[in-house]
Amino acid sequence: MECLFVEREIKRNISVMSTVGNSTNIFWQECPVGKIERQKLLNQKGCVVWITGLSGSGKSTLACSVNRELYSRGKLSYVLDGDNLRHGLNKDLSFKAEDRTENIRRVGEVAKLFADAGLICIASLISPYKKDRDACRAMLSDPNFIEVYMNMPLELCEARDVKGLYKLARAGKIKGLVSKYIFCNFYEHAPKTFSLKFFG
Ligand SMILES: Nc1ncnc2c1ncn2[C@@H]1O[C@H](COP(=O)(O)OS(=O)(=O)O)[C@@H](OP(=O)(O)O)[C@H]1O
Ligand SMILES: Nc1ncnc2c1ncn2[C@@H]1O[C@H](COP(=O)(O)OP(=O)(O)O)[C@@H](O)[C@H]1O
Repeated sequence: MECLFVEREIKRNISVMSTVGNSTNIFWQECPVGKIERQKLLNQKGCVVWITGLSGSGKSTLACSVNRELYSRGKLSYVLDGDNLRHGLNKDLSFKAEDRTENIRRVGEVAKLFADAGLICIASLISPYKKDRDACRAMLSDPNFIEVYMNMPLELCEARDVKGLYKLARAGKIKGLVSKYIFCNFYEHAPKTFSLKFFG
């Protein structure tokens, strides 16, 4: 009896068949407990806070502060930090433009799942390219994607140089950290695009 019920539920939920990417015969599975039910359970709304900015601009610090503050208010959040994700999920990626794009795409997908789970997901990545951040925004509905730009001058980030990365970049030992293209992407779009600008 129980098996019949499960079988019927499965048939009812396998409603949409599609061809996605390189895979065929992919079905979207619906579950009876959805985002609305999870949000009710947690008494909060799932969303993504996306923090972008130069290395050393204070992204991780802000992400952790918001995380702690939300925790103290009884709200469940989770930080997806670029550095940490490159130890696992994204350890196969470099810092060339295509790999950064793939990095952001993957984190966008993960963030979307966290938001769907009902959590406040705080993503903290350099994410220098507007087109990549826009692609993440497009994965969620607009009010659920809050973009925060750490509006810090390069000189200040470089003076901090906690990890010694700017020193390595200036010595030509690492590439892409202080590229002109990255700054153009930030500064061209900074005034009009971001939900919030942070002057740390
Ligand atoms: N070009 C280059 N070479 C070597 N190391 C670098 C480079 N760019 C970034 N980093 C370090 O990687 C951390 C995570 O970067 P992200 O994944 O956020 O970068 S990106 O969004 O893909 O552009 C990043 O973390 P933060 O310093 O916290 O920003 C740096 O520690
Ligand atoms: N608002 C702030 N004022 C002063 N120092 C800060 C501020 N935010 C971060 N820092 C310091 O700047 C350094 C880099 O911060 P971090 O959060 O690691 O930057 P990012 O994640 O962008 O690389 C750290 O030493 C941190 O303590």
